[in-house]
Amino acid sequence: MVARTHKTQLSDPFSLVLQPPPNETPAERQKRVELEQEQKRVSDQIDDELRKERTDKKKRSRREVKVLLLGQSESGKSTVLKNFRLKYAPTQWKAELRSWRAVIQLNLIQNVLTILDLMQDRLALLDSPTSSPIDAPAFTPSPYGRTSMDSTLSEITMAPPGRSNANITLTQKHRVLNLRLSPLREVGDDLRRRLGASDPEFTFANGSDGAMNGVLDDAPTYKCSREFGVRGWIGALGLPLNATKKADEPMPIDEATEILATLRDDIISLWQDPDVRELLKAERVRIEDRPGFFLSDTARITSRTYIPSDNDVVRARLRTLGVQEWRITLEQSSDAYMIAGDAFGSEWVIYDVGGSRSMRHAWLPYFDAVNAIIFLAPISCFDERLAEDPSVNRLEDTLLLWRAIVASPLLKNTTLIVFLNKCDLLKRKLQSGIQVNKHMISFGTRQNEVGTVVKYLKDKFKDIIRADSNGPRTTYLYATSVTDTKATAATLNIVRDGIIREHLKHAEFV
Ligand SMILES: Nc1nc2c(ncn2[C@@H]2O[C@H](COP(=O)(O)OP(=O)(O)OP(=O)(O)O)[C@@H](O)[C@H]2O)c(=O)[nH]1
Ligand SMILES: [Mg+2]
Repeated sequence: MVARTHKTQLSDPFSLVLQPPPNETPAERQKRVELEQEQKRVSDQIDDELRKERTDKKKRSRREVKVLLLGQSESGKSTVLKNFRLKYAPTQWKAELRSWRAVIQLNLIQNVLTILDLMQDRLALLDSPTSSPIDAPAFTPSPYGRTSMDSTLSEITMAPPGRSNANITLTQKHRVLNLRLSPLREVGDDLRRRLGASDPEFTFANGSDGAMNGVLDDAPTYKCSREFGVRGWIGALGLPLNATKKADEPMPIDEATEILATLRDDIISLWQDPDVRELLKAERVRIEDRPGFFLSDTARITSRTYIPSDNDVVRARLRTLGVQEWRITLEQSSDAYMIAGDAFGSEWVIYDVGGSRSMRHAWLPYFDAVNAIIFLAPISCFDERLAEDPSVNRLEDTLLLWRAIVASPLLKNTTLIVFLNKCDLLKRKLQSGIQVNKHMISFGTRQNEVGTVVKYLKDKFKDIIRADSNGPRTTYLYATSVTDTKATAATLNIVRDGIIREHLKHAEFV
């Protein structure tokens, strides 16, 4: 038996390597043994550290509350994340405010370029000797939109586009403004490059490159200024380097800041021009309802000493690409729940995802790793089309997404929270006379007012839960306008407590 073992050991090439050298002297032996002991000590120490790290990670993971933000593009996911950071990690938030200057400047420039593009088209039309009424683009319903419909969703209709031919008076003044503001195109490109926003993946299947959502159902044109997105805010905003500066320390006056300061009066004059307003109205472009609208703040933002405020950053638009993981330690320890000596609820991991269709495949791996999903449903978009596929109504897309989430077996134990978002925009739209039942026939003769619309849509979301959920579940629905930071802070408190309570229930702590 012994002989066999010995033979096996000798025939094992690995054992052979480990054999002491032949003719080893006692001194050599002692040195070798000491060396081996030292190596074993180091190896044991590494094993201990790895074990401790694994235990710490497991412990930390048990303490962490993980939340996934879902919803179509421009639904307000990143804005919820910003609100969360503003409320629960204010020191870090304040330190980062200044880093948003370039994003907000670019938002403002894009507002201007949207107008310039429309103005140039009109001017070209006036210059053309054969100018005639403009044909509306052909309207082809998408197979995705139509075949996916069921009785709940089938009554969202899309009006075919048609351009208004209102008589707009564009004069020499507009040509001059167009010329004077043209350097902003280059400044915009520079800022995009600086933010690392030129991502080749950022092209939709229909060939558009980062077009904005928010094209109205009956808008005559799909033309919008290009949107921009970045893989991670951290890199784009130059963090953490920028965050080491004092919040009120003056910022360097770079080229974009200087050019914007020089063009301040021209931008204001463009936005206040009555003919420009008429043109926007005729083209049915509600620029003031679009993400990243800053034209009303031009005087402040074009100042050479401009530093973004909380509200500016919350309203800034920076499209998310892929999945971004945010680890947030709540600053107030009173926000944590003490459980078995652990401060539960003070560490949050929030996954902020890109919402456009081409990015949704990246959501799935996070489904079984989170405690809760906050689903953003932008309910003001009942009369808008999807940028990725202009034949699909945005509200219809949102309801289809919600149904897929509710029906997913991977999510059957996940707490679902719905934010019926952009209620402020909904209110403005309804007040401007837009009729919901023109776009959603099933709304019928109900009152065209925000409370009624919110209730109607809440019921639609609940109907889908009843019809498609894998068993009964608690779902929380809130009407929100997440650019209102005060109201959102209150909602987030309720949501935070709800998520923790549900989590504890699942963990059988209560
Ligand atoms: N008026 C208004 N604007 C909102 C509201 N919620 C979000 N926004 C704005 O809408 C724009 C889009 O919001 P985001 O949070 O960037 O949207 P998102 O869902 O992260 O979009 P993706 O990153 O493309 O998936 C931003 O400019 C926000 O300021 C709201 O309730 N009211
Ligand atoms: Mg986002």
